[in-house]
Amino acid sequence: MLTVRAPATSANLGSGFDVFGVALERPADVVRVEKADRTIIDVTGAGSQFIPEDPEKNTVGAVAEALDAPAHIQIDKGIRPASGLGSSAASAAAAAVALNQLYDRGHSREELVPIAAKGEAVVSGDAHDDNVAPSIMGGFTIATPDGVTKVSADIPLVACLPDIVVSTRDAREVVPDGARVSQLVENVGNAATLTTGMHRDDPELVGRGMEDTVVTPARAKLIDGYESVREAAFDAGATGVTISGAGPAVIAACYERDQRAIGTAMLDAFDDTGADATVYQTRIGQGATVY
Ligand SMILES: Nc1ncnc2c1ncn2[C@@H]1O[C@H](COP(=O)(O)OP(=O)(O)O)[C@@H](O)[C@H]1O
Ligand SMILES: N[C@@H](CCOP(=O)(O)O)C(=O)O
Repeated sequence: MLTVRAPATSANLGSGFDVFGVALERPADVVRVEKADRTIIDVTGAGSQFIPEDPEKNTVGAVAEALDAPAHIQIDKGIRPASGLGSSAASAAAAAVALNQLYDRGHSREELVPIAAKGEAVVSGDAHDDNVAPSIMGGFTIATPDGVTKVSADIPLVACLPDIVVSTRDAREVVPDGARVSQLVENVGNAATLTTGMHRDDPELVGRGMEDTVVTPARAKLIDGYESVREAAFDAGATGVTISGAGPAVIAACYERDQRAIGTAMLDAFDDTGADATVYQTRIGQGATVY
């Protein structure tokens, strides 16, 4: 039996749609694997009642298939599904790392990224790498078709997850087909600012670079109270606020001293819309860990 813990992630960070992602110190999924004649999946933990155990429908099934590594796979969910915190990706990332080692396949962490992304294709229709890359490799990652670039950044973050469900598949439907050149120019500037901030461990630059006028406004409509939560987080000291992944979680970059106040402000703002929420005071963390 081999055990792997893979962290939640926050993708996009505003200006880096389908490219940027960060590993979060917490929460995380824990996956245990042992060899078997065919793949059998058991799911327990947060939101497990909404997660299929059929290998054709669970993200880890596609990973086992891609690695030709049939196994009994036990998933203990620490990350609720349809959260915007890379729940489906964390299981896939953990399974990729675990099965690669169990079957001695010899893939590097970077090579495991497109393999784990096959799981994402099962649930969201697209094999986007921006969640599995940081969940496997840790830090801040830039995932492109040419590979993954990683920066071991240290930035405090607050993630606030309301008790509503937004599926990534649905949230991808509202992504606009195109953007104006002025928006492209703005996003290039923001993405470059954010990347520089990651290299310098600078929450101001990271926060400034999280602005986006292309995808985020279209998706904000799916999250009741998004604008007031964002404003409350800024008022409490956040340096940048955006939708985490496809939502409904909202992510704020900040200084450590402001984390608690930002968390409380975001909770209160969701509460005003009638939604309960969970706050994670977290920071950029490491990738999947083998026990
Ligand atoms: N191992 C898994 N963990 C979480 N969700 C899974 C898993 N396998 C399949 N799913 C399905 O994926 C969907 C959640 O994925 P997604 O919408 O991308 O949310 P998230 O942003 O939390 O990853 C749900 O429909 C869930 O049933
Ligand atoms: N780039 C993807 C990221 C989805 O992240 P998730 O945590 O919501 O699965 C997107 O924005 O669609």
